Amino acid sequence: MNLVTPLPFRTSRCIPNELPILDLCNLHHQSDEHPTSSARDKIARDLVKILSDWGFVQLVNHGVDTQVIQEMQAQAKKFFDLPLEQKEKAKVSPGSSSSSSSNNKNREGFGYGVESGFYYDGKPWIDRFHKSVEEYNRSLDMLTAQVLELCAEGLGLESSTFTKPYLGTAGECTARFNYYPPCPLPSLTLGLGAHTDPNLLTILHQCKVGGLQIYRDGSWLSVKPLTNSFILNIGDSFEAWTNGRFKSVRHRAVVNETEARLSIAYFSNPPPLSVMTVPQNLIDALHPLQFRPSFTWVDYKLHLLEMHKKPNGSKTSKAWLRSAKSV
Ligand SMILES: O=C(O)CCC(=O)C(=O)O
Ligand SMILES: [Fe+2]
Repeated sequence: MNLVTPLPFRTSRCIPNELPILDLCNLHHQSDEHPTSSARDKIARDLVKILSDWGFVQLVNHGVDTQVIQEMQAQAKKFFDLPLEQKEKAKVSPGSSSSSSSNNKNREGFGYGVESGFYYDGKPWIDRFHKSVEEYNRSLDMLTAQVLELCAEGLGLESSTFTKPYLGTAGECTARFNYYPPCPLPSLTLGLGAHTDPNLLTILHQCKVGGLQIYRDGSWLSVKPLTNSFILNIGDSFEAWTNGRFKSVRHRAVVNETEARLSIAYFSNPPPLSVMTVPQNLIDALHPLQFRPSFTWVDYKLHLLEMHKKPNGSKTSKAWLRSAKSV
């Protein structure tokens, strides 16, 4: 007799590598064989096509040093292998966020944290560690800037449209380690419940153990890990900023019985007070304005923090981004 309730989370399709792959090689190796501008144009067009359709893309030959990635993974592994009492010392209490990025003690996402019931009402099977790691973040800041420029070019906009609010400074970007230990009953829980990311862009590195799933056409698609790749996805803020040209798509992480899994999520945003204004060229008869004409990350974040305080409220909200009010 089966004493365990039916498997709610394991009924998903697993189609290895169906998620489109974009090769950025020609961005870094410009030669006579690859005329710079046409190779770049093609990458920009392909990127926009994939992100408009999927909201997700796998990037290969992204230019980030493998050693930098391996170092991040090693540091994370070292941390998660520590006894619980030691990890607890790095803990931040939920809701201790502040809009001030100068005071890291009070800043959301710094330190060690286990959040229960955040994206999922059950007890999630996950151990989390938020930390800004300089070198990794620097490399990913550069990749983000490249992607944002390509997005603008592929949409027919001036190249600096989405990088301008950064004004030469790094935006509000953090890296988060997600550690999913082996789980004795993986079919009864989730590592991370279904959600969309509220930020601009997320660049995810998953180890060789799979677990990321994307909601598409009514099913959960498993994304098989691809060596030396990053998975990039659109967050709610970028969907709003592009007037819905790019989609912020629901995703989640499942766990398994035998192998621990580590993913590193890098979340990027412009500085908190920079204004994101929907480009006029992205508003026309076919694409009437669906979102706030302009907003700041700090305002959206404050709204999200209010929502997080409510016991059963939704944790991310496109509704706020869709409301007519501007800054
Ligand atoms: O671990 C994963 O594959 C997903 C992580 C994620 O979606 C997040 O941290 O927002
Ligand atoms: Fe996410």
